[in-house]
Amino acid sequence: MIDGKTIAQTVRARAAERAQKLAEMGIVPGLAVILVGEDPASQIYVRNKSRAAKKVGVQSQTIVMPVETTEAEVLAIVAQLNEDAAVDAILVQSPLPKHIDEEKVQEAILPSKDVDGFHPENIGRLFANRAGYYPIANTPRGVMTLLDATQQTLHGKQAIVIGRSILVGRPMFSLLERANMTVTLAHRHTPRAELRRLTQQADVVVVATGVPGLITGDDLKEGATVIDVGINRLADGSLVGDVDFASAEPKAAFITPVPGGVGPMTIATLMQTTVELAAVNHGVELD
Ligand SMILES: Nc1nc2c(c(=O)[nH]1)N[C@@H](CN(C=O)c1ccc(C(=O)N[C@@H](CCC(=O)O)C(=O)O)cc1)CN2
Repeated sequence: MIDGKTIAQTVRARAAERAQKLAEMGIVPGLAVILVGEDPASQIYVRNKSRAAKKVGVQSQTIVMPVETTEAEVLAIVAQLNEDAAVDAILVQSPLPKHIDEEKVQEAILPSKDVDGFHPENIGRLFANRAGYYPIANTPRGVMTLLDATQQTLHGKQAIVIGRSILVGRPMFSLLERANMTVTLAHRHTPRAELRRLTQQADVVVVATGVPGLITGDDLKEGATVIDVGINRLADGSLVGDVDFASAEPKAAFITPVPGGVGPMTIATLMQTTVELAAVNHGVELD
């Protein structure tokens, strides 16, 4: 079992150490989170981000806007935060209400403050495998930290990513390819039988579809590493992933649970990225 909670604690502790070093130089990393509407899950995630920031030594502010907020109003706040020297990192909680164009908002954030790594400039750098520092989406980056923790060789092995969102699938594809894996990107149009054929060959399977229990033990190769990015709340209130844990766990060499796997890494990695942006934006090199 890959224990996301414990690994997230280590990432947060490292971010706190680095934030402390910056504080000694008079630099306090600043994170601004914009939440539009009242989605209950988003409210919890935003609250947890603010709590994590406090623990790590990041100065965070949450801007809560009503569901009827216009796109222009969100863009105006982003423009204001782009100009604010105390803000190193800007995050707009996803999903936004349907009347707001999420891509337009993501593109309005300065690439140097784009803590989610969703700006096309940062996605392009990742996809092109450019050198130098740029923010990378926190969930897939957190998945790479989890894979590192298994201490296995990825180089030359086969991976499949199921789901092609900007939040997870696309950057995940690039990160695994950058680790010299042979990567397949599957999505909703991949026929079910073809998907099974591909997952049965894969050494690493990353599932981010939002379909509860999509992948079962029968879909997996013996000894595979299974990373479940799905977070699905069932009618009874329980939380399950996209992987049927009971049948997958006996087949897998490593597997992430839901909850307690990838989820906690998203917020810990957000803290890591915020501190890094503060350092880069102030011209400080972190060890
Ligand atoms: N702008 C962004 N929006 C969203 C992101 C993101 O990275 N940037 N990711 C998700 C939501 N998310 C953070 O924003 C997030 C999701 C889940 C967790 C988490 O810790 N999950 C726990 C379970 C929590 C629960 O009980 O619901 C777990 O898996 O153990 C943290 C952050 C979409 N939006």
